[in-house]
Amino acid sequence: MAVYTHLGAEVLAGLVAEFDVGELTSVKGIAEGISNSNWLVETTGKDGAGARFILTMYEYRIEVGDLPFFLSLLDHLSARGCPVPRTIHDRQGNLYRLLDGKAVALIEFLPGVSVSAPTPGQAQAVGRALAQMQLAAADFAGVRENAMGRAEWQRLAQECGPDGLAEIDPGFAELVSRELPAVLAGWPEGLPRGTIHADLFPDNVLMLGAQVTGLIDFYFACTDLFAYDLAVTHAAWCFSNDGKHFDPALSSALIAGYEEVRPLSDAERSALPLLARGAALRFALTRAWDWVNTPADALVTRKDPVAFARRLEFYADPANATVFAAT
Ligand SMILES: Nc1ncnc2c1ncn2[C@@H]1O[C@H](COP(=O)(O)OP(=O)(O)OP(=O)(O)O)[C@@H](O)[C@H]1O
Ligand SMILES: N[C@@H](CCO)C(=O)O
Repeated sequence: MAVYTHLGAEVLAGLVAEFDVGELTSVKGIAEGISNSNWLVETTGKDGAGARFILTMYEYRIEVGDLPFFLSLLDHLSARGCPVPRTIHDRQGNLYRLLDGKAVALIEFLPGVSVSAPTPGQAQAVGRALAQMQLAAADFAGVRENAMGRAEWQRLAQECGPDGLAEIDPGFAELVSRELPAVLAGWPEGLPRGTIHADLFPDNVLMLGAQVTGLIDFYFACTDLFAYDLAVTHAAWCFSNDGKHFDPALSSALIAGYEEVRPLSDAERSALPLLARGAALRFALTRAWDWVNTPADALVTRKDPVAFARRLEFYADPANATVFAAT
């Protein structure tokens, strides 16, 4: 359940009045998501025809100083035709406001649903949308270091400690102690970089059939390798949830969709097996940290770290590097 803060009707109506979006007509808390509180807000709309928005209150993990990067990136991408929600600016032009000391933003509502069992056609559309987003951000002026990058993986692994990892799964500590130094040592230099989403999981994509109608949740977006973004998306889309089964048809479709828009260089393609190991490590470690540091009965549902340890094992097997080979 992701509504951590109760906002009374009067407070919400007062907040909505700060934006030129008509009057508040209804509000519903949104259960999905773990980092922020989200509400579906309906108003009369500027023209009286009704309008829908997502109201987000930033609760965890997001630095207010990063909000101008995230929220102006939404505006930039939306203005370039990407299916990305634009930020509704308040009457003074602000991208976000403070409410009881917490930052809140109003964002355009986009139609569509998140798929849980993607088809190859959907994976292909996601590959295309990812590459389109990366290219559309080429003239975005914002720069943000990847706060969930390699230095953070080391810190997370240290904080969980071998015992914490072994408690999650007996082989986990050994896997991390083998893979983390190998991935760090082999990390490629000089590949093309720019603004990336860095967290394009199925729950961050809205779809209607095989059409991508929304790319959302840009709160890990940063400046990093384009091919790493594809590797993250590959790890997120091409396996069963528990990481036990790899789906080659989803993999080929995702990469083909991406390359329809932005062909990979030879250097990027050769780096993908290692970047995918990095992507799997990133999510195995952030999930492990959450697992160790979140009480089992907390409001937030912990995500399974082992599902990404399994993906890491898959990518670490040299025989599987062929999934990234040119066809
Ligand atoms: N612009 C939007 N249009 C329509 N629905 C949206 C939009 N933004 C968010 N949602 C809905 O709100 C839910 C939660 O949003 P979001 O994923 O941004 O939350 P979160 O707490 O940051 O999530 P998490 O940290 O788990 O990835 C989404 O699953 C989606 O159903
Ligand atoms: N998409 C991530 C959560 C945000 O980092 C996961 O599934 O672990």
